[in-house]
Amino acid sequence: MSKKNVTIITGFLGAGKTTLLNNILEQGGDEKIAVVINEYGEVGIDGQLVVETADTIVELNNGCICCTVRGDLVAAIGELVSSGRPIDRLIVETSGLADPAPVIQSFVLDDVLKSHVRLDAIVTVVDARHFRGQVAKDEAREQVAFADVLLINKTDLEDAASLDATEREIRRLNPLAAIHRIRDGAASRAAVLDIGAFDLKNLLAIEPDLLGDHAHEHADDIACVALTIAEPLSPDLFNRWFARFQQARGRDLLRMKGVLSFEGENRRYVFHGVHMTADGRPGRPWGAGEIRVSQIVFIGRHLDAAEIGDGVAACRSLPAQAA
Ligand SMILES: Nc1nc2c(ncn2[C@@H]2O[C@H](COP(=O)(O)OP(=O)(O)OP(=O)(O)O)[C@@H](O)[C@H]2O)c(=O)[nH]1
Repeated sequence: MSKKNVTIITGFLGAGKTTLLNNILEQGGDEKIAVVINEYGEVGIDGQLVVETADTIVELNNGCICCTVRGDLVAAIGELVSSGRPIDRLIVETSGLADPAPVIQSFVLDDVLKSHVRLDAIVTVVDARHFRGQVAKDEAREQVAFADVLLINKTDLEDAASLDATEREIRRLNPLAAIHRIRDGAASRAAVLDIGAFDLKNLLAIEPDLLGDHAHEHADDIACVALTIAEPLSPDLFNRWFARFQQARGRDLLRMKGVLSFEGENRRYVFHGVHMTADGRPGRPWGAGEIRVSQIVFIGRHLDAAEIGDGVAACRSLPAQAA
């Protein structure tokens, strides 16, 4: 049985991993691609945002694949490849806070994974706007250091001098990887798939301890607040609350994302934010009989779960307000 190629997409919170993944899936033609998505918060948002061309989507939430759900990653891939399902390749999207080393380690050390899949490349998405502010974080540096391919995304948000400075910074951390500048995750398949770039020898030169015992500690000042709200939200109330909240807390907010059920709206509303940048747009329609709930995740420092919970709860479109 031939081994399936696995591509790991990593990159810091909000860099554009899911946007890249969707681009690759849309260029996929008839290929059967299985996707494993890991998110930090216990509410999975990305699974709803991945285009429907993925053959199989496995979501690993409630922890990071580099530590708490690492066993789940091995089990999920083992199950995918032994299920008899026709799968041509696998793509793993890590959480934005993942340390790539333990994830790579699973592919190198686990017997089942080793016999069924071949790690093709680590593709790291870099946020052109925020990377130089993120580089103090161990995870952001390691994601760049371990990359075989580095994609500087969001090039529309920065000028040439700033992009050059970011490129110099990532080149310092990783002298070998191919670097491409992209916008909206639009990398060609040839730049990221089947490049046979994964080279354990190079990685061992960067991190000799790669195959050693790894217990990854996430910076403990970063926390996640995940909310699920059953009642529809008022778009006006939510937008006003969110603008105030972001204004007040933007510096501490690393990432927000949500799939919202707005009053009177037949489509999901998808919103994203990284620090002070945010955008939102209508997404897929709700299916007939589908339970409409809003799910929102906030990741940042010093987050007050009660403040956020109360703030969002006050945006519910309750019957008295809906009139
Ligand atoms: N301006 C601009 N925005 C972008 C670009 N690429 C992605 N975005 C936006 O950035 C936000 C985050 O993109 P995602 O693809 O969800 O990022 P991610 O890395 O998967 O996020 P996490 O999984 O939460 O870490 C979304 O609002 C995207 O629409 C780009 O090239 N330019």
